[in-house]
Amino acid sequence: MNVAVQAVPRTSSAAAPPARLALLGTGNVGGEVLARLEQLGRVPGGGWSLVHVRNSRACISDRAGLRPTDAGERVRGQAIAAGALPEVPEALGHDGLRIIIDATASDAIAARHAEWLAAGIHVVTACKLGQGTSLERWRSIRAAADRGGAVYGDAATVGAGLPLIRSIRELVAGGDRILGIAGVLSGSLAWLFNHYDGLRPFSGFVRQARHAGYTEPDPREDLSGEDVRRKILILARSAGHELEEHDVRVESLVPQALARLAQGEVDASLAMLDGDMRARFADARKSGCSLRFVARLDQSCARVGLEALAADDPLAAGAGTDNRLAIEADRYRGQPLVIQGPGAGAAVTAAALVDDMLRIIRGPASHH
Ligand SMILES: NC(=O)C1=CN([C@@H]2O[C@H](COP(=O)(O)OP(=O)(O)OC[C@H]3O[C@@H](n4cnc5c(N)ncnc54)[C@H](OP(=O)(O)O)[C@@H]3O)[C@@H](O)[C@H]2O)C=CC1
Ligand SMILES: N[C@@H](CC=O)C(=O)O
Repeated sequence: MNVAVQAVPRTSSAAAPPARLALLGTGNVGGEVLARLEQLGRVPGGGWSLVHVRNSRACISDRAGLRPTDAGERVRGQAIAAGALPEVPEALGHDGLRIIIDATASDAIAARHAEWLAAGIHVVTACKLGQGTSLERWRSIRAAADRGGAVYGDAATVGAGLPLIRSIRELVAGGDRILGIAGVLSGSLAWLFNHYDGLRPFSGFVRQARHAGYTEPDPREDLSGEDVRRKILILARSAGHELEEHDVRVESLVPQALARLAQGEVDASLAMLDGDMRARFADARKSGCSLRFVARLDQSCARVGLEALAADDPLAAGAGTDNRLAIEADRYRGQPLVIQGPGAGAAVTAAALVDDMLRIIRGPASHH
C-alpha cells in the first residue's frame, strides 16, 4: 500500500527537519486542504512535508514527501484496500514534529484524537465529534493536550475558522465570565433560511446546499440540529460550562419518517420536509419575522432550534452562509461582542485547518 509519489521540493531555511503531516479525508474539505498545501508548497522553507494521505478506502505514504494534489488524486483513484490500513502514527514516524489533519466526519477517527495527542502528535481537526460529543471524550482530549504538550487545533470546528472559540478562550483567560452566548452557528441552515422563499420546495434548497459543500455528508446532521448541538457544546465547554450532550435541548427539523431512513435513501425523500417548512415560513412572514436556526446558552442551560426573529433582531442579520455569534461577558454586559462571517464551505474550512497547522509549526508564540 506504500506508494512513493514525487516529493515536494523544498529548501527549508530552518535547521530543524520539516514537520511531517498526515491528512485524513480527501472529500470536500480534505480536497481543498490538498489544494492549499500544493499552493503553499511552492513557497520555499514552509517547514512541512506531507507524508501520508488517506480516506476511508485507501492510503498513500512516502516519508520523502508527497505532492499534495497528486497524492489526493492517487488515493481517490485507488481500489479499496484489501486489508486494514496502516496506523496513522506508523506512517508519521516516531519522532520530530508530527501533525494529523482530520478532515473526516468519522467518529472512529475522533475517538483516537486523545490517544494521538498523548503520544505527542499534534491534531488539527474540522470534525466536531472530538470535542462536541460526550463530556468524557472532551475531557480526555483536553487532558491529553495539556499533559503531552501537543496542540489540538480546533478553529475549524465552529464557524469554519471564524475567531469564535478563540475569542471565548481569550475572554476566559483574561478573567471574564461568559454570561451568555447566542448565535447562528450552522452555515448550511443560515444559507437555507437566507434563500428559502416559501414558494419553491425547501427540499430543493437542501440539495443545493449539499452540492455547494455546506452540509454535513448526511444533511440530516444539520437539519436535526445535531451539528449545532455539537458546536454550542464546544463553545460552552470552552467557556467553562462542562455540559453533557443531554444538557442541550434540541429542536429537530427532521420528521421521524425521514430520520429512520438509510443515508442512501434520504435524497429521494427530502420532500418530507416541505409541508412543515412552508407552514412555518408563512407563519413567520405574517408577523414580519424571518426564520433563523439559533443556539442559545444562558448560564449553564442551552437550547437549539428554529426561531422566528423580528427584522431588527441582531441574529436576523447576515447573508449567505454567515454565522453570527453574540457573546455576553463581564466586560460586554448588555452590549455583546458580535462576530460574523462565512461559517461553512470547503475553502474557508480548509484555510482554517492550514492556519492551525502553520501556527503549530511556527511555535507557541503564534498560538493566538
Ligand atoms: N463542509 C463544511 O463547510 C465544513 C465541514 N466541516 C467538517 O469537515 C469534515 C469533512 O467534511 P466534508 O469534507 O464535507 O465531508 P466529505 O464527506 O466530503 O469527506 C469526508 C472524507 O472523510 C473520509 N473518511 C471517512 N472515514 C474515514 C476514516 N475512517 N479514515 C480516513 N478517512 C475517512 C471519506 O472517505 P471516502 O472518500 O472514502 O468516503 C472522505 O474522503 C466534517 O467533519 C465536517 O463536519 C467543518 C466545518 C465546515
Ligand atoms: N455542516 C456545517 C459545516 C460547518 O461546520 C454547517 O452547516 O455549518
